[in-house]
Formats: sequence, C-alpha cells, structure tokens
Amino acid sequence: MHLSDILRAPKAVLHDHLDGGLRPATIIELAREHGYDKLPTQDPAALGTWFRDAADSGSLERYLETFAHTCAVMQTREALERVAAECAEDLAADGVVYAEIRYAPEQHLERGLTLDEVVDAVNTGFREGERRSGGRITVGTLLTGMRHTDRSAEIAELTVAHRDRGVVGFDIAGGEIGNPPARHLPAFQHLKRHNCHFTIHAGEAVGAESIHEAVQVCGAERIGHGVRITDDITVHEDGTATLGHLAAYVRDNGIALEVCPTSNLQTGAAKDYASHPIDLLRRLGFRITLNTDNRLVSGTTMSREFAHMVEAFGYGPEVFEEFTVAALESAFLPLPERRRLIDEVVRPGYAALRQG
Ligand SMILES: O=c1[nH]cnc2c1ncn2[C@H]1C[C@H](O)[C@@H](CO)O1
Ligand SMILES: [Zn+2]
Repeated sequence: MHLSDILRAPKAVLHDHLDGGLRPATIIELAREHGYDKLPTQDPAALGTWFRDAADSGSLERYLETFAHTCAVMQTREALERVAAECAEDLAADGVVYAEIRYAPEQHLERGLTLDEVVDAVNTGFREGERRSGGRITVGTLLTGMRHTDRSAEIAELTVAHRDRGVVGFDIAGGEIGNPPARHLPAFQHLKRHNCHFTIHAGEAVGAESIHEAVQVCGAERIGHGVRITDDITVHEDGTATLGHLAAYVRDNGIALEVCPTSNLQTGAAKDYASHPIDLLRRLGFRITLNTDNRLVSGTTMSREFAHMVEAFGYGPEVFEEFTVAALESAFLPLPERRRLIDEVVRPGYAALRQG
C-alpha cells in the first residue's frame, strides 16, 4: 500500500490525547505568550524530536512527565481553542473523518479557568477546526479523570453535564501502577446511572488484572490499550491459542481495544512493531482499533501507524477498512451518525481506493 493511498484512506481515531498532540511551533508561541520559560528548546523541529526522545524511555511514568510542557501552555481559553482547532485540522489533513479526542479538564485550571470554561473552550476550538476543514472531520471529546488525583467523580459529573454538547464520554488515564481503576468506582457509577459512555486506560503498564477490573468491576465499554490481555492467552507451538476466561469475555463481547502501537513501544508495553500483539489479537477475532495515543509525544499520525502496520504485517486496505469500521462501531456517537459515516464516507472511500 503506497503512502499516498494510506493518506487518502478514511480513518477513525478513538484514542488521541489533546495535550499529547500539539504542534511544536504552537507550543513555542504559546509559551512566549504565557511567559513559560521551561521548554527545552525554542526550535520547533528540535522540540518535536525532544518530546519523542524524552518519551522513549520504556516507562509509562517517564512518558507522562513530558506532558508538563504541553499542559503548561494550555491554560487560557484562547490557547485551548487554538490547540483544539489545530488538532482537528491536523487530523483532517491526515484523512481522519471521525475522532474522539480526550483530555483532563482538571489539568487546565492553573490560570483561573473553571472546569466548565475549559470544556467550552475546547468544544469551541473543535467546532472551528471542523469548519476550517470543510466538514471533512467530526470530532467528539472524552473527558479524562486522572488516576492519581481524586477528582474523577467531579469530572464524571462534568461529562454528564456537557453530554450532547460535544462531549461523548469519559476516560481515566495517568500512571497505572498503584492506581487501579476501581479507585474511581463512584465516577463510573455516576456515569452508569446517567447512561453515559466511558472507556478506561488499562492493560498498558499493568496486566490482565487491570483489564479485568476495568471491564468487570467498573463496566468499561472499551479498553484504552488493553494489549496486555495477552497475559490471559496461551499461544502454542503450532500457532493455535487458548484464551482464558477474561480474554474470551473481551473478545466474545466485542469490547474494542484502542491499540496504540508506537506509544506501546515507547512505554515498554511492546518490544517492536513486528512482535506487537495487535496482529495476534486481530487473528483471534478481537475488535481492534488502531490509534495514535499522542501524536506529538509519540511522533506519529494515523498514517504513520498504518504504515508501520503495512511494514510489520503486510496489511492492505481491507484491514484498515476493518479497523476503521470497528472504530466507528465502537464510537460513542449516536448510531445513525456512526452508520452514516460508515456507509457514506468510509465504505465509499475504501471502494475508491481499491479502484485506484
Ligand atoms: O497512554 C497513556 N496512558 C496513560 N495516561 C496517558 C497516556 N497518554 C496520555 N496520558 C495522560 C497524560 C495526559 O496529560 C492525560 C490527559 O490527556 O492523559
Ligand atoms: Zn492514552
């Protein structure tokens, strides 16, 4: 599959962090405006490389340290609007037709914004980005509660309050070790009571027990990463595999895994692309979606993730169509809108690709 075809292919991303995907030049400009003087360099190209290298440590905790710089410059209404608008533009330029972008509102209160103001500013920015992209992309947001703080119940209430106005769901993120998802049970119970969607980062730095808790105790509809579900799968010498009860439950219920290969290589959740469990999981019938996680921090785009999969596993357009449809089927968007995107945008887009 050629790079131009990859770029042209319609894509859907369910797992992409707003604060992990800023343009380096924008960070530098906003840092000047904010008087933030802790950036490691003032050169956009060097800053982009710095993020990727700094995040390349093999540890999720070290990976997450780099977000101090991006969050530092996302503290005003103008900055949040700009970053969100540019995010939509960058994704649309990469062929993304539907995106669920997540961020933690609690990390943007340092200069006096309220939680509601943060959400409004981000939504305004996304509407502007969609408009500038000529309506080629639809963006929904997920509000993230941070696992190591105690504001998740409040963020869950914020999610319910802003649902149907740009916010489509909730997530928890941050260091997984020592912060099991069930610590945030009141947040998930609130969302359930209000019939609100949520996903949970699990099975990235901690294994199957974290996924079990996320799915069975907390009730997650999707799993962020989830690649360590392989802890519950035994692959035999002849290539066949036996699934444990958790792996079978996740697969058989079509619980989508939001797989982010490049991010996994950086945080040590996988060794290299060729041995990344995405291909095994796909062959076993798991509902796989392909995602960027953090475009700046992981130095990636949806097209680059596609290209890595082509190289590692020889995937062609039919597999990317499968991932894109799976993402839309698991999106937190009303069913008629998901169907419209699948039938009127994704299927025809891949049909056009096949015709050359
Ligand atoms: O892959 C991740 N795992 C856990 N937490 C993450 C990941 N990527 C980003 N985050 C954190 C850092 C951000 O500041 C926060 C909200 O987007 O979510
Ligand atoms: Zn993530």
